[in-house]
Amino acid sequence: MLPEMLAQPAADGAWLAPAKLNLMLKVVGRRADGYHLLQTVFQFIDRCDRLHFQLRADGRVQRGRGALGIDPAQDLVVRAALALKARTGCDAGVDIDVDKCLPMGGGLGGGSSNAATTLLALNQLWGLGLTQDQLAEIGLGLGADVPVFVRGQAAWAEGVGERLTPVTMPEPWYLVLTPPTAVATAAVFADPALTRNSPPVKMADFIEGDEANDCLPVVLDHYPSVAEAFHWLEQQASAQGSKARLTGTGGCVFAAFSTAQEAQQVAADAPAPWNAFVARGRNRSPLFGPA
Ligand SMILES: C[C@@](CO)(OP(=O)(O)O)[C@H](O)COP(=O)(O)OP(=O)(O)OC[C@H]1O[C@@H](n2ccc(N)nc2=O)[C@H](O)[C@@H]1O
Ligand SMILES: Nc1ncnc2c1ncn2[C@@H]1O[C@H](COP(=O)(O)OP(=O)(O)O)[C@@H](O)[C@H]1O
Repeated sequence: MLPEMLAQPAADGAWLAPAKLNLMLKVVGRRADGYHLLQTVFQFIDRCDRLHFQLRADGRVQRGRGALGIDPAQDLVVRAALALKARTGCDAGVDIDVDKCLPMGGGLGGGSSNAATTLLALNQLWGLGLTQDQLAEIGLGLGADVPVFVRGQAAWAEGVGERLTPVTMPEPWYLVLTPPTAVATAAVFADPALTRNSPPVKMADFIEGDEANDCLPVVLDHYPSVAEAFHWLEQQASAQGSKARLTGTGGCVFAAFSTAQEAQQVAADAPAPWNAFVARGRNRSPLFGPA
């Protein structure tokens, strides 16, 4: 068991909420409540939303700046803060501003990451003294991807993403392409064509090159703009010995490169409707300070 790491604000006082990539994703079964059992590998990238917390004396939780189109009451940062208050009976308050950089509904886990950063930051700022295990459990109630962001270590994940084994992997440069379409996670998991019985694999199979994402065929079928971006990247990446992959249920697609320059070259050629960015893979979440 690795020792617990401490989340910390950046030099300018902002608390980072990084994105994740699913480097592979198998759907290996379904729970009685309809949720799907997965096997996946999570790695962070150094592309982040930035959160600001200002304590209030009146016990209220309010969101100021935030993601366009997200009602403050529904924002995962507010829900995370309220979940902490409900769990601990704490009567402290906070104003939260979210400077959004990560695309939403792209499979980069920004909402889950915002929730995890809020749990970790307020645990310290409100002096609650909860353990990482307790925060991960509260986080799981907000979203399946929250626990990995709470723990801050790249991981092999099973269950719905809550059974986590930390892993150390190469940290390549990723080119991430965001097609102009949000993918509805629920619709992908509800699709009759989704393969739900992949034979379970081991981390060793992933290391040996099994990087498949079972959601890919369904997403390519229903989202033409994701298909176009994926096929374009497939061509560009294969010319450099890399492969295109889908993160989570998409619609972001990505490819790994050994240098920033290679990734940036492909990004520079990306057609206009797609937002392309280059970020470094990280086994330790940038929220926990420099590697
Ligand atoms: C697939 C993954 C892989 O990292 O990532 P994303 O592509 O969303 O980032 C996650 O497991 C996404 O988890 P989470 O973020 O909690 O999913 P939600 O958007 O809350 O899920 C929406 C709906 O999808 C279905 N769902 C989700 C996860 C899962 N393991 N099985 C499911 O069947 C459920 O119907 C759920 O109500
Ligand atoms: N602070 C937030 N940031 C992003 N999304 C949020 C936030 N609060 C609530 N959401 C909701 O969570 C959904 C999933 O967002 P996100 O985690 O960014 O994408 P994904 O699950 O595809 O990786 C969004 O479509 C949005 O409705």
